[in-house]
Amino acid sequence: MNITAAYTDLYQLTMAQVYFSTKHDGRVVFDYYYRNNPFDGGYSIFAGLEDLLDILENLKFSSSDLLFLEQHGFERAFLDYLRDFRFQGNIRSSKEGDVVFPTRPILQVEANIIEAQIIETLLLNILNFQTLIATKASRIRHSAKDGVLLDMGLRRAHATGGYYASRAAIIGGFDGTSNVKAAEAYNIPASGTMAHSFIQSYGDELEAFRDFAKVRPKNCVLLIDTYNTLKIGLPNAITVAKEMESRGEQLMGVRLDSGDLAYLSKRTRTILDEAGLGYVKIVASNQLDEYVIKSLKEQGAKIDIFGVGTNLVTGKPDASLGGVYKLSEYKGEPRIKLSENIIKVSLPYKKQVYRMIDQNGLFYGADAVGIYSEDKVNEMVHPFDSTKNLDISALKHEPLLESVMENGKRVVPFRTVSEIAEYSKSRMAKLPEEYKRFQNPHIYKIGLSNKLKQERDTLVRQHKT
Ligand SMILES: Nc1ncnc2c1ncn2[C@@H]1O[C@H](COP(=O)(O)OP(=O)(O)OP(=O)(O)O)[C@@H](O)[C@H]1O
Ligand SMILES: O=P(O)(O)OC[C@H]1O[C@H](OP(=O)(O)OP(=O)(O)O)[C@H](O)[C@@H]1O
Ligand SMILES: O=C(O)c1cccnc1
Repeated sequence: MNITAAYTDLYQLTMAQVYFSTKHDGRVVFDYYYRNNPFDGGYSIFAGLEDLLDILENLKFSSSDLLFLEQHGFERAFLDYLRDFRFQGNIRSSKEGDVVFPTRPILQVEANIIEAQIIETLLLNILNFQTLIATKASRIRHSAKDGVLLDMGLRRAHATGGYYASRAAIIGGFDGTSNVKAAEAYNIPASGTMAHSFIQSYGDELEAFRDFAKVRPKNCVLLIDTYNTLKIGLPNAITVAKEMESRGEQLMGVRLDSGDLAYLSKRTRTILDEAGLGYVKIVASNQLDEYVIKSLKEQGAKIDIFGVGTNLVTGKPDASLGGVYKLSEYKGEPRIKLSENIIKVSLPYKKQVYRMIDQNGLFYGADAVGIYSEDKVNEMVHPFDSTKNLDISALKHEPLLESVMENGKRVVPFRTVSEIAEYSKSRMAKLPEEYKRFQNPHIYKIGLSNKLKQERDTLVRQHKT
């Protein structure tokens, strides 16, 4: 997508002009994190980093952006600065596809304050949305077990969000998408069946199936619920499957899009098998989500492939991930944001996050946040409850934030969507089951080093007096 630097909120530019005019232009550190897991779940899947790095490397204001800003009262010298604007900062980040948890930095930006401020909205827009959708996809994957998952959501996505949703769905564990543009741009598998309109246009379902199978015999999936699934659609599909066999071809599948999907899939499987068509797959769609798929599995539904649209690409029912971007250092000095709500008090300093790994190589269930310059963190303390602490000296510490961009240029190789999806799968395999369940998942611990907690509390006291 063609994104320019004007893809931001006006207040970022207004603040940037003040920084520019008053030379209040020191180096800063901003943290990206979120406060609550979406869907009342126990984790999130971090997504969107590759898109963010690509966009930042090429970010510029266009001449029409500059003209628009001139008309909105921005002064000449600042507009001249914006004409040459490039993001030249550093980014340290978790790996895209990793399993992440609330309140700990997922990514840190270190840059001149003007640049860091201008990119805030863009960064949040990309990371919040893709992380939300990758997390939803991961939950759907958890329910579907080894079933094939196809994204069919573009028509229901929030405008151009569908483009990014299809990418994030693959990262979270989907196998393919109906979205042609996303499949082309991200080199992800494109797939699809047929719509009711195709059959309706013929009037005669059998004729419609025959034409489709003749012209598109490869990966042919016939939609069998337009008139009556078991009495009309399935017998017609079996007739066409037999005709395909006589031509040396194979029908790939039939799709169910209404009714009781457990009952219909079981009946369909039996009837197909009895007709000697055990290889024909059953695809199901119709407002699926992680809960419906879990229930279908529990009912013994015989579904090989699940097509999921609306609930996936809109991140239903959450609609948005509340990821934030908070200032933690200005010119090497720690900065904090206070709040009556303690969970909203920010963490000062440039930081590192360590994941605790147990003796089996699995996630122990705790991430510790320390000041970047600190030596090994031997004990992590609860951010707000001083009675709670954990000795982590014997556990393996995996540092999570790695340098991905320096002086505006990426310093890590490009990763394809399928590489990121593979990585995400390997990380999910290390997360114990109790964090994955939908109801009352186990709460993953986030702790601070003693030093970070002391520094934060000192700053809180300073600002309160
Ligand atoms: N056996 C089942 N167990 C649980 N949920 C199911 C089962 N079968 C279907 N569903 C889900 O129930 C909902 C059914 O919705 P609805 O009643 O609107 O569909 P329908 O009437 O069968 O189809 P349509 O309205 O598209 O013609 C969908 O979300 C579907 O995925
Ligand atoms: O249900 P979703 O998860 O969003 O999946 C995509 C849906 O989109 C298509 O039909 P559409 O909804 O356009 O029409 P229909 O409901 O009349 O089949 C398709 O047949 C699926 O049912
Ligand atoms: O290929 C399909 O079957 C499809 C694609 C988009 C939406 N509904 C169905």
